[in-house]
Amino acid sequence: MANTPPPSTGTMRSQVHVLPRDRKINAAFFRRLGLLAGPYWLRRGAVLPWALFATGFVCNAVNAALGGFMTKWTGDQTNALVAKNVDLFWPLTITIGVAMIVSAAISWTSEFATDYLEVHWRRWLTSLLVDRYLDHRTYYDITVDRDIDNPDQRIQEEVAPLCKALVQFPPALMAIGFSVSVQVALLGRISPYIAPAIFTLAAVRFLSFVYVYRPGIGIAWDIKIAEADLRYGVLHVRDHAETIAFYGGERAERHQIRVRLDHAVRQTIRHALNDIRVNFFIKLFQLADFVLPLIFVVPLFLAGRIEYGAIASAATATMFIQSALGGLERLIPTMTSVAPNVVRLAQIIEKSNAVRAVSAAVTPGQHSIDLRRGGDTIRVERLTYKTPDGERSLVEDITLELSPGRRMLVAGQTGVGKSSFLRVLAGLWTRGAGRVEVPPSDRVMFMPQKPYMMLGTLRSQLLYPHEPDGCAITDAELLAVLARVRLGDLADRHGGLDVEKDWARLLSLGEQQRIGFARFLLARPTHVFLDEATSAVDVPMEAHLYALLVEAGATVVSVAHRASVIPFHHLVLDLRENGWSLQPITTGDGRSPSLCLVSETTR
Ligand SMILES: Nc1ncnc2c1ncn2[C@@H]1O[C@H](COP(=O)(O)OP(=O)(O)OP(=O)(O)O)[C@@H](O)[C@H]1O
Repeated sequence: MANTPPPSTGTMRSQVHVLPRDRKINAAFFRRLGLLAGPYWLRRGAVLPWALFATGFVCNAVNAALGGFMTKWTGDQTNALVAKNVDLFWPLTITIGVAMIVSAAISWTSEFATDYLEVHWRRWLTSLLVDRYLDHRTYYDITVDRDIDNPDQRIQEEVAPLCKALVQFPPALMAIGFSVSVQVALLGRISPYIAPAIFTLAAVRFLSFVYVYRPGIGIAWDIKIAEADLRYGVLHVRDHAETIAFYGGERAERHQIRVRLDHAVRQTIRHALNDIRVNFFIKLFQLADFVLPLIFVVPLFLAGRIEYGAIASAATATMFIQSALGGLERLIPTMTSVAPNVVRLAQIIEKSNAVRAVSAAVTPGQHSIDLRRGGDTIRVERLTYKTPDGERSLVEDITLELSPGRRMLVAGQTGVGKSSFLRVLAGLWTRGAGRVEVPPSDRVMFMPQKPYMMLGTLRSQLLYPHEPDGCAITDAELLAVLARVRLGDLADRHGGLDVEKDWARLLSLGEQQRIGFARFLLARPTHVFLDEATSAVDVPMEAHLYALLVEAGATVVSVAHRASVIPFHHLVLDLRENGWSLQPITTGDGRSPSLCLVSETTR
């Protein structure tokens, strides 16, 4: 069965949920745009962005003026040609050539300023989002609440296209505004009717374009969601590579990725079809652009009211206007394709604001636990804790005290809430009631079942979460600590302390757990909270690691399943669905009591 793919339905349920109101370009959309753009442009010291913006502005204004002159010169040049006036024709031709070179140089300057602004903004916005993502443990709340999909993708992939589109928008609008006004003014000198006609046509063309393009906004969202789903499917294989390999689940995985890919391709095809409709429409209007000057200008020439060169001027002016309007129309698909980015990125800031607001406005007692940091004694008073969604109360009304140097084992059936008790002590879970007092976080270390292996060297693993730079701990001390957790040969085996490796994949879980204890020996916290931190080592090694905790005199709260760890503790907190008990451990008869035999005491 392991190799049998699930039946193909051709459709899929997305992991990404988008509210219909988030898909709309409405007031909320512009508020979110302000959330992303405002801090960059309106902060103090935003000199560089404004200087770059001003460069683009000046370049566009100069180029528009040059465009106006070129239109006039083209008319004069044509008249000179018709009149066989060589003295005027060649100087005008050279002037137009020089103007074209100057105009190209100004365009490059403007493009460079825009590109630089784009990179600068991208760096700034990405840093802001990373800060907000890490602020107040927003990343943790996002994982727990699962209300924001693929935050990594949003931060890494979606900022750059957004900045690109937004920095292009004002210069393009300016260029359009300058160019169209200059050219329309010139056309007005040829015929008073042509300018209103062009404006009317431009307005009709723009509004019709927006109407025709409208489905593009929804399609842009569908593409974004389909791509996020595809990425999730591929990442899932990477994250569970070993398990999938054990199951031999390649066919099932290929199938789930294929379904996601097909869905993404279908959305891209919808986008392409919409583009065909839109392009057909653009071509239709380009025809009108071509015909319009002929209708207005040729009769005037035939009536002898304008010179032949005016026809060339009108054609050049129309070309400039058409190119400007084309630029505006190209902006609309660009802007709609990044509309989802605005919402998706702003959601990270909104989430961070919400987390901030909750932590600032917590009123302990009613719905949240009152967590205080300070002192050496762990105190828990009438603690009731719930899952983050608030749906389930796990354990109710716990009261206990753990003095410095005491070690408490947390036991109980699987799923009862043992790890969650540690989450509460860490302040990660806050739903519930009661009061908890723990030492300041710099004196506490958490040791999870699967230690976090950061990207970097063995040295940085050992010193985590502190930076290796400026750390006073010598190599000899690091090697001695490795020897104490029986990993004395690890540095030699992997080429020293400063070799970067993928430690999470390279080290067995038991080795990673021993790295966790090495971190403890180096950081020397006064309090340690362990969550099955020795589950992957054998019983003698476990005894050795616990002996290190005892020797260091640390205060310990430990979640464990094995009875062999009982002798290393003074107390057992036994959690049950309908209650809890706290019992001193007595091993006077030389035998360790079994966890499930820990008897209940009254509260
Ligand atoms: N993020 C979450 N949202 C909602 N419920 C959760 C979440 N995390 C855990 N739970 C639920 O909370 C309950 C307690 O989980 P916890 O991890 O504390 O159990 P445990 O006693 O440590 O179990 P085990 O011994 O199996 O590790 C479980 O029923 C679990 O499904």
